[in-house]
Amino acid sequence: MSDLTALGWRADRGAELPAGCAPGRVARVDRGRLTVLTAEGELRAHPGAALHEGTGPAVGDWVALRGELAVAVLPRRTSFTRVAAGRSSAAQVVAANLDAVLVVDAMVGATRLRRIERYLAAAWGSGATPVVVLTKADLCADVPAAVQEVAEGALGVGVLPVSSVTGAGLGAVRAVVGPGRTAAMVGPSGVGKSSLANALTGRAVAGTREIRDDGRGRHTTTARELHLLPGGGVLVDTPGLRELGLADDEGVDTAYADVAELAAGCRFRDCGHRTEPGCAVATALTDGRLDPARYTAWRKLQAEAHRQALRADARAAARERARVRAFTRSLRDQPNRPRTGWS
Ligand SMILES: Nc1nc2c(ncn2[C@@H]2O[C@H](COP(=O)(O)OP(=O)(O)OP(=O)(O)O)[C@@H](O)[C@H]2O)c(=O)[nH]1
Ligand SMILES: [Zn+2]
Repeated sequence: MSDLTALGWRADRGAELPAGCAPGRVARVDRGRLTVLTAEGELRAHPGAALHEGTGPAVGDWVALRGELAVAVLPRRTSFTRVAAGRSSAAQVVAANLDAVLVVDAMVGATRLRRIERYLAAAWGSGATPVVVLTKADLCADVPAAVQEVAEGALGVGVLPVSSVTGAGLGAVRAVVGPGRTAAMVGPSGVGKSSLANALTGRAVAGTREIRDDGRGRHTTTARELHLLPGGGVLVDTPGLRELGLADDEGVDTAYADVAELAAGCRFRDCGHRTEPGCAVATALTDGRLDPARYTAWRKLQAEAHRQALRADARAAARERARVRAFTRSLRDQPNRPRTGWS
């Protein structure tokens, strides 16, 4: 038995649920099957035909269940998208209905600011509130300095130091993932996401992987990607949130609000911030108000997001051409088509 509220269900969702259906939260999607958490516990559901439209169900989605059939995906409040691997480079929803995105990085190793900024840009684009979590605090000699350094680049975002080894700082993270709330961890491999998940749940939910050998090499699998915390919150950890390309430019200017604001003050709207007269960005770089490395990082992410947007447009145009072709063909192939004068 799991309480729906603990899974993040809110009463106002009731109106979105088709009659005779029960709600379930998607904990895992694999090969056309869904692992769903419901008031009655966990079940394996089949996606109905309607779920094959659009991007399909994602971890964190609420689905309407009729027995073991998922007949609809309820509207997403927020969604974290990334660029899928492979040639199509289509945007893919990795996690849905998040309240917070925990951008996880470790307090050890090389400076991690640029990496954190990329994750923040993606996190702002999701519609959920980003929070930076700096792990391995027990290995850091000067925690306040490390927090301060990151806080300067993470505008408007809380920065929480934690140690999964000593337990220091876990309370503040628990508060972010509080009862009825859902937070996803994003961040590169090795920064301590699995250890954090285990520390927060008080169990070995992550990292303890079942290794299977199906002749095509070894795979590690986890049973689900959505973990219930003892306090009632939901923690999401999906493989798709580990490496990440920006799906769109929505979050870039929020993550770099300082630079975006400067750029808005340039004399020309299409200022390239190089040699243009009246360039506010160039002025800020010259008089030291803007860190050149931060500026360069902003340009790079903007260019990446822009390329991605152009690709998405090209795909949309190709889909539209195919749709029109199929439509004209269907008209032509109809023996008793009405004479409309233009066909
Ligand atoms: N000292 C210390 N070590 C930590 C802490 N958190 C994680 N580690 C260690 O860092 C290593 C990586 O931790 P993981 O939790 O596996 O990292 P991850 O982000 O889940 O990595 P992937 O599973 O590869 O994505 C492990 O050896 C952990 O024991 C911490 O708070 N303090
Ligand atoms: Zn400019």
